[in-house]
Amino acid sequence: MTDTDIKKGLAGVVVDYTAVSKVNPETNSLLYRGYPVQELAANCSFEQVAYLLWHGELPTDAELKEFEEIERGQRALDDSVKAVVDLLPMTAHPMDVLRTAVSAIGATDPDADVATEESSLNKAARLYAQVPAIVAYDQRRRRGEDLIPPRDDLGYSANFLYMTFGEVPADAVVDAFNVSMILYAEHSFNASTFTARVITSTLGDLYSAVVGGIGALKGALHGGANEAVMHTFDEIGTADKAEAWLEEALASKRKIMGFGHRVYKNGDSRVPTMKTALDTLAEYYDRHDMVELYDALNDAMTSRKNIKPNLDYPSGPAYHLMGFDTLTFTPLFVAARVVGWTAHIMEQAASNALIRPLSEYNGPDERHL
Ligand SMILES: CC(=O)SCCNC(=O)CCNC(=O)[C@H](O)C(C)(C)COP(=O)(O)OP(=O)(O)OC[C@H]1O[C@@H](n2cnc3c(N)ncnc32)[C@H](O)[C@@H]1OP(=O)(O)O
Ligand SMILES: O=C([O-])CC(=O)C(=O)O
Repeated sequence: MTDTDIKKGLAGVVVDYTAVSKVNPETNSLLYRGYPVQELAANCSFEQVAYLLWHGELPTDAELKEFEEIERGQRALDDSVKAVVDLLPMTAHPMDVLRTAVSAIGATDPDADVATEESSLNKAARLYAQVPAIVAYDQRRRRGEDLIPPRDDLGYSANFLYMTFGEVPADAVVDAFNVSMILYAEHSFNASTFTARVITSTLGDLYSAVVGGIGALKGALHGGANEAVMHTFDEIGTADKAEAWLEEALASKRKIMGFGHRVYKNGDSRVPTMKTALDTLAEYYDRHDMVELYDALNDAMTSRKNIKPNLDYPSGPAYHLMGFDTLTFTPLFVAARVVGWTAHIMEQAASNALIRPLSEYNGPDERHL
């Protein structure tokens, strides 16, 4: 075996089929169950997209109504989960809090190890409904604020923002949030989804697979990049300093967070849609400086390295403008991606093979004591 036979990071390796989504770097497109994500973002609620990813088809009006009722009926933070969150120190990263809270949900579910399709869908729906409550409450407690119970007269996105900030923001903000949830919901065999599939392949339970997914998403090379983008913006300060900042960062061999992608080499299919949402937010909040900084760093990165932004680049500043704390950005990604993870967990379980690749040994030759 030669070095070229070994695909570091499984780069370019196709490991299985999936019918959940198609990422096509050649056409720069992303399809969820066949539908272009841009069309879904322009026309659908996150609830419709969640239904689509789990069931393979968009819901009829009656199916959507029933589906919304399931989410609305479970969106209040469970007392036992709140008690677990309250035990955790404020120094814990919100991703660690969320990971622990999801683990607690699994530990309190008597059916945690039941893997029928119906039971998996119920668990997926429970997580989809509960994660916003955990994320909203964790940000509030860090600010010294009390929990806000959900409102069942609001859709998913409006209620998420209401539970976080105590008021329903303007439609422009709710719409931008909805778009971000749809764009973040699913992306084929990315690292966190693959982690969830590996755990499922051992017949591990759905909650364990989601907890594993959260752990993988936290890293700065994956979901943690949306948080890191905001740290970069804070470090740079204003648009006029972007070019010089980039020169210095590249000279010190730093990775520029929010740029580059394992699959898309000519730009991330989701960025234009999220950038439009960011522009709308900047207009609404009168924060054109944010877009100026975004453009300045993007232009500098294009001319210096020709590396394009990924979805985390516009999402970070968009969540900042909406009022989220920087540490809450990656948990927002979880709220969306839990739908994609669970769709893949169910797909993996339905056609399972233990995931167990090989390695080429390069340690010492056999030796004896
Ligand atoms: C929603 C998401 O999860 S999208 C990903 C979010 N992650 C980030 O934004 C983190 C920053 N980006 C990166 O680290 C990378 O682009 C990754 C991890 C996303 C993809 O990496 P890979 O496919 O493994 O590409 P790799 O890291 O080998 O990059 C190829 C070359 O481009 C360079 N490069 C890639 N991305 C960046 C970047 N963001 N900043 C600086 N250089 C970069 C690499 O240094 C490498 O250069 P070299 O050939 O001179 O060594
Ligand atoms: O596909 C990837 O490798 C990372 C990504 O963009 C995502 O998970 O949304």
